[in-house]
Amino acid sequence: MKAVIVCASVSHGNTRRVADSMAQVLGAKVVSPEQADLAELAEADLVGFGSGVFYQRLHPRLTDFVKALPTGRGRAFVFATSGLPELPLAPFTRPLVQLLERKGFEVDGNFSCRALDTMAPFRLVGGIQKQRPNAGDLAAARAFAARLQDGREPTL
Ligand SMILES: Cc1cc2nc3c(=O)[nH]c(=O)nc-3n(C[C@H](O)[C@H](O)[C@H](O)COP(=O)(O)O)c2cc1C
Repeated sequence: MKAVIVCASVSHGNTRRVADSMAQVLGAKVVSPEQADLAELAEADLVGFGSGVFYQRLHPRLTDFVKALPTGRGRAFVFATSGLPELPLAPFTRPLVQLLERKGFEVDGNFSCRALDTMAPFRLVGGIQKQRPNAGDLAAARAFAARLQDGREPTL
């Protein structure tokens, strides 16, 4: 299976660590939105899209990239890291999932975990979620990727 992961990780590299863990399992290449090759994405069996959460949204470098994608088809997943937990009924990943579906992707799962957050005022105390993503988060990311590889329905 050919997989590509498009990841915008601008703050602490938190989301990149999650992407790299998933990539180990999927044998995927991890690229930034600016590095992504549209032909390579079109040929891939599975494309992942992930970033940190900023002011309740995924990073605009990622969402603007997806908005500019041509309509097509393919299998995708979305992932995020954030300082604060998301509401179960309003996951941070949902708007991007919906956008990808409007673009013709079949979105097979979404993943999120907590990660170091130094947004003000948390910066004053060195941030929150200081040790995350931790080994358990990265193991969960690998397990999520393994389920995607198996074709089961992963949502974490
Ligand atoms: C300016 C700023 C705004 C942020 N906004 C949010 C937010 O609205 N909700 C949240 O849970 N985390 C928020 N965070 C924390 C980031 O989502 C978290 O640090 C994330 O792991 C960053 O990912 P990255 O290191 O891959 O860029 C914010 C962080 C910064 C610096």
